[in-house]
Parts: sequence; structure tokens; C-alpha cells
Amino acid sequence: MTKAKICGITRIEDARLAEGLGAWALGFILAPGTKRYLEPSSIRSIVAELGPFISSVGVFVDTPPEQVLQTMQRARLSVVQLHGSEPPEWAEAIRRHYPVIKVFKLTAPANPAWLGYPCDGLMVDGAVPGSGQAYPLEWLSPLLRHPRLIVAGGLTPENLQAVLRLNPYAVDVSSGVEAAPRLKDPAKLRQFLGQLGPLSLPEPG
Ligand SMILES: O=C(O)c1ccccc1N[C@@H]1O[C@H](COP(=O)(O)O)[C@@H](O)[C@H]1O
Repeated sequence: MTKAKICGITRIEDARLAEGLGAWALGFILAPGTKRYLEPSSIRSIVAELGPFISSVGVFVDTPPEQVLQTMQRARLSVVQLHGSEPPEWAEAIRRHYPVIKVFKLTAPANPAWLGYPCDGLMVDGAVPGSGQAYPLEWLSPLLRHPRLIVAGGLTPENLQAVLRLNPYAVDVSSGVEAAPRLKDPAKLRQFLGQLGPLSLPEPG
């Protein structure tokens, strides 16, 4: 069953709602200067309010491994997402401490060589992170055999079903469930997460 990560969380009420609706993971943006950036101390306050079984993901863009590890500790996060052009050696260094999701941005069909990158989860995103930009789903074909493929980029409650037909490990959404940048829309969160998990299964018989 495909899982869901809700990214760009900045408020405790959004985090609680997403967790209550069955999200597998929440993402916190740690790339300074981007519109959903949140200070590690604020992330830590939100994470402290969550249950023990949800993954909390720190999203980094080209941050050197030592700094990633320091920030992860300060923010009390559990998974690292590398969203830039990080070399494989950086991922290997970080993986000694945390599971790593590596993101590749699609401007053309996916490159099968990405399957060899040392990571625990392989994510694909549109060309501009957090912008709601989608791409033709056929571009994912070379990666569909990855056991932990996470599909992001321009997802919304309206187009989610087309992605679920590909049966990825997880989907990841940010702007598609927002009322405005940094603020999640409760109705959109419900529409999105309601399509995943046991509640979305048809009635037996
Ligand atoms: O959301 C951001 O501002 C952001 C900044 C820096 C790196 C990644 C960022 N977001 C990532 O983009 C995906 C897709 O976003 P969307 O659903 O298309 O709006 C999001 O899930 C984050 O992982």
C-alpha cells in the first residue's frame, strides 16, 4: 500500500492533522532562503508533539554532511532528504547515522543510473522543488522497479489516482495540499490522505 509524506510543514496543527489522517512521514525544509524554511528549534518543538511511529524528515539542499548531522540532532529528526546535487560520498557519510532519501529532479525521462545511488529511498520531483510542477508520468518508467520509489512533484488530491496506479512505495506532496505557502489546507489534506490507507479500500462484498 502506497504511503504518504506531507512536506513543507511549518505549523503544529498541520503536523497533528496529517499524522491523525495517517501520513507516514512529515517533511521540514532546512534549505535557508526558501519559502518553507523552518528553524531547527521550531522543528524540534513540532516533532516533540508527534507520536513515536511517524518519520520526521529533514530536507537539505547541498548542505555538507557534518552540518546535516548537526542540524538533524538539533531538530530531533529521523530521516535525511537530500534535494540538491549531493555527491554519493555525502549520502554514504550521512547513512552511517540516518536513513537517506535522495531526490532527482526530472527535466527529461529518468536516468536508470540513479538506481545505483547509495540511498534508502529514491525520490523523483519536478524541476523546481515545492512549486507544484509536474512531469509526464511515463518519465518514471526506468525507476519503477526501485523497491522504495517516492513520487513527488505537482501532486494534488485530483491527480493522485494516476500516480497510485504505478504503485510506488510512497508519494510526497507540499504545495498541492496548501491554502498558501507554509499553510496546509485541512480539506485538501483530508482529500489527499483519504485516498490512501485502509479507509480508501472498497467495502467487502
Ligand atoms: O517546498 C520547498 O520549498 C522545498 C525547498 C527546497 C527543497 C525541497 C522543497 N520541497 C520539496 O518539493 C516536493 C514537491 O513539492 P510540490 O508538491 O510539487 O509542491 C516536496 O514534497 C518537497 O519534498
